[in-house]
Amino acid sequence: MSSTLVATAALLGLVAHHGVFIRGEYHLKLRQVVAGHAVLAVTSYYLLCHISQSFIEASFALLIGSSIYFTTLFTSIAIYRIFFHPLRNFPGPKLAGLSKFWHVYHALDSRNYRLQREINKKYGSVVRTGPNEISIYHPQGIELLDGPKSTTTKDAFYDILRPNSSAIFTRDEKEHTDRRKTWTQSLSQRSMDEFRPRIAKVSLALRGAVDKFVDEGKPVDVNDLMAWYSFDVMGEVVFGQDFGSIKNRKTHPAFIIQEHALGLLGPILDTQWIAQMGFAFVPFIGNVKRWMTMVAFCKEQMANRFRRHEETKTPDMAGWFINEFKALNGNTNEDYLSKHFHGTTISVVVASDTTRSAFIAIWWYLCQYPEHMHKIQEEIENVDVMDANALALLPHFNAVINEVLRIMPPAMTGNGRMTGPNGMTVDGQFIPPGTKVTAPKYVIMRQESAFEHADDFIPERWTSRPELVKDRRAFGPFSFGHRQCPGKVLAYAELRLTTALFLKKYNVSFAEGYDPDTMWRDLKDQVTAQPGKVLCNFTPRD
Ligand code: HEM
Repeated sequence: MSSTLVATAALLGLVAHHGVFIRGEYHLKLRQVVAGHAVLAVTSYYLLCHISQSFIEASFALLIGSSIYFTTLFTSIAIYRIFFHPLRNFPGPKLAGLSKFWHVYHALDSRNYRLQREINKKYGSVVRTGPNEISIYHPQGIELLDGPKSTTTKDAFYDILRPNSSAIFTRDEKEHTDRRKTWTQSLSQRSMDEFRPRIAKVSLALRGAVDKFVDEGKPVDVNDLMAWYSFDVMGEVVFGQDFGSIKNRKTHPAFIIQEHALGLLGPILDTQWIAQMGFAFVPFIGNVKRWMTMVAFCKEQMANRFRRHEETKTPDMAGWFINEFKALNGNTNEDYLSKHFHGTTISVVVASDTTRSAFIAIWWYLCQYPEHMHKIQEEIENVDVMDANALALLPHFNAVINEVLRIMPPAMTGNGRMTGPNGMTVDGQFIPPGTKVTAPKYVIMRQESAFEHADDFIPERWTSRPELVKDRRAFGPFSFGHRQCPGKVLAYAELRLTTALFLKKYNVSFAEGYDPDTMWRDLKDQVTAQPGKVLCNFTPRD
């Protein structure tokens, strides 16, 4: 019996690898995979009971058989990945090619941006960072993945909202193109004309909150301040609703939950199946639970907005999606509602965090290099800061914002893609079809081959010193092409208006005793950048 058992178990292990797991994706079928193995175990045990002398012998045989099955399965996978995989000849950490656990382990501290940079320095511009994953650190990388000529599709990460989805989280390119129209309209120039005065109202309220800190003689925790702002702007623009963070001078509980929920993704941003394991099997613990709570909060907001749709007069983004939904006569089933509307809300709520991270970095750089603050103050001296067009034309101001977005992009890594049927060539190297590819923005935007003194903050590279930009294609904080951030105009409007409004009235400096390294030391990469604490003093200008 023993040799038959060993041979059968080993054969099953090989069949599972070569017949099943090597083909396609399984991150959304984890329950089925576990159930399939459970059925296999029960059936085997039943058969073993028939041919064994006792239950103990059958149980022992099952244990041995399972061990052989899993050992064969994993050995077969390992041998394939090391010796036969189409990516086997790419440079990269050997263990990364063997298992994605290598990456997860090294990104446990949510510093994937730092890890990616080290990998780039050690292995070059096209590196194998996972069994079926190539990371591209070439200046052309972001454009290759998302630019007009790209034939890539989105990778497994975009299944994160399943069973919910949205126009932007769908991996179906046609659906993405069709459904992105509503997004573009909801953030169009006309919509922006509606939103701007309302954003200004939030910005003014924020400055009022800072006035109070100044009156009380207290330093300002910029991370909290910008959390209030970005969440309230998101409420205003998306749901036409005041979430009251600024009014209450208190971070909204949903924002805090969101921060923790995103913390879940720091180490596993590029390893979707681990997140899906959490959702499938332990939705009640820690950050997995918080993720579920965040999703529930977003759904609730959308449902509330849906109920008050008829009496809502002020336009907001949700209104566009509800109108789209209502125009779908006959196609308004639960599944559709969930797919396109709940997922949409979640995307926007998360998107609001990007602006927050950009703001925190802007304040940090203005404190660190006050000469740029003074230069901006000179530029805005005779400008109406409520005039968005005028602000958009100020050269040094916009150069500072762009330099911040380059050196600390709010979307630092992630945004993975799959190569199309013809693969892709980068830096003379062919990447085969069906390969996961990433182009980490943090690393690409710090390439010396694209930006001279890439690690230095030099806003003049965007104005009077263009020779410091050697390859403009590397600047893609909002990505490119049909996947470019549709919130770009809104984000710039917020960044310009609020920064200008504050610098008109205040000088900003680091609070006494604050260690400026804190922001960088504690910076985390969790879908969006999460900078460490920044404490500032706002001092009224003479
Ligand atoms: C400084 C602020 C921001 C930065 C740097 C930024 C950056 C990005 C990047 C890099 C992407 C591509 C992500 C991917 O491929 O998965 C993206 C997509 C997106 N962003 Fe932003 N974003 C910002 C603000 C916003 C805001 C304020 C909104 C909305 C209110 C927004 C809405 C979106 C949406 C809907 C997408 C998905 C586009 C698509 O897949 O078609 N973003 N953003």
